[in-house]
Amino acid sequence: MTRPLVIFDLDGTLIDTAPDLIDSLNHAIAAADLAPVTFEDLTHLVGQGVRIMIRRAFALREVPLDDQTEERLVIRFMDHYAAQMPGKSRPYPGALECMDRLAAAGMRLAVCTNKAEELARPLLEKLGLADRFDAITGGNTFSVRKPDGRHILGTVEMAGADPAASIMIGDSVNDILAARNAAIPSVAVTFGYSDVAVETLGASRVIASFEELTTDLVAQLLATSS
Ligand SMILES: O=C(O)COP(=O)(O)O
Ligand SMILES: [Mg+2]
Repeated sequence: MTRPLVIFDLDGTLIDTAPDLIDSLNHAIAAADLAPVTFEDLTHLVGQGVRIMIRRAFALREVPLDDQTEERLVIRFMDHYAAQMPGKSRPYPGALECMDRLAAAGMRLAVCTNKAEELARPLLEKLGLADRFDAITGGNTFSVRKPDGRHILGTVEMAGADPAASIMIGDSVNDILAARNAAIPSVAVTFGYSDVAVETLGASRVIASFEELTTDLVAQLLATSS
C-alpha cells in the first residue's frame, strides 16, 4: 500500500506564529502610521501571505494603500520577521508527539502553507522540524496557492506521494477549500486563526487538539474517501 501523506498547514495549525506575525505586521504598518492590530484582527488578516495581510490591514483602517508603499511595507515585514525567527513561534501542544506517532506508523509528512517559502522553510529549520517533511511548499512555490487545489497536488507530487493516500490538516477556509479542490479529506483544527467557526468550513473532521490526530483517524479518513 502507498504510504499515506499527512499535509500540514503552518500558521495556526502546526506552529503558533501569531505573536511574531502581529509584531512584524505592527512594525511594518507603523511606518505608515497605522494603528497596531490585535490577535482578533489577525484572524481576519492572515491566510493569503504577507502582501494580502498588509492590504487587509489598510482596508481594516480604511486607509488607501499605493503600490509603492505596499512594496516597501512587504519588505519591511519580511526583513523584521526573518531577523527575529523563530521568535516566540512554537509548535502547538502535542504537534511533535503527533508527527512522531504518524512517522512511526510509516506515514509521511509535508507542509503546504501560504506563507512565503523563504520564510516557512527557515522557520521550520530554526525550530529543528524541517527534516521531518518530504516536501515544504509556500504561497509562492507554484503559480497558484491555497485555496487552489493544485497547491496541495503540487505538494503531494513533490513528496512523491499519491493524492489518493493524502490528507490535509488546517485551521482556515483556505486549507479546507484547497483540500476539497484537490479531492482529498481534510481535518480542521479549532485552535488556529480562523475568523469563522471551523465547524462551518465543511472539513471531513474537526479536532480540538493534536491528541485526536491518531493513525487510526488518518486511516479511517483515507478509507472512507477512496
Ligand atoms: O501566512 C499566511 O498568511 C498563511 O499561512 P498558512 O497558510 O500557513 O496558514
Ligand atoms: Mg493557517
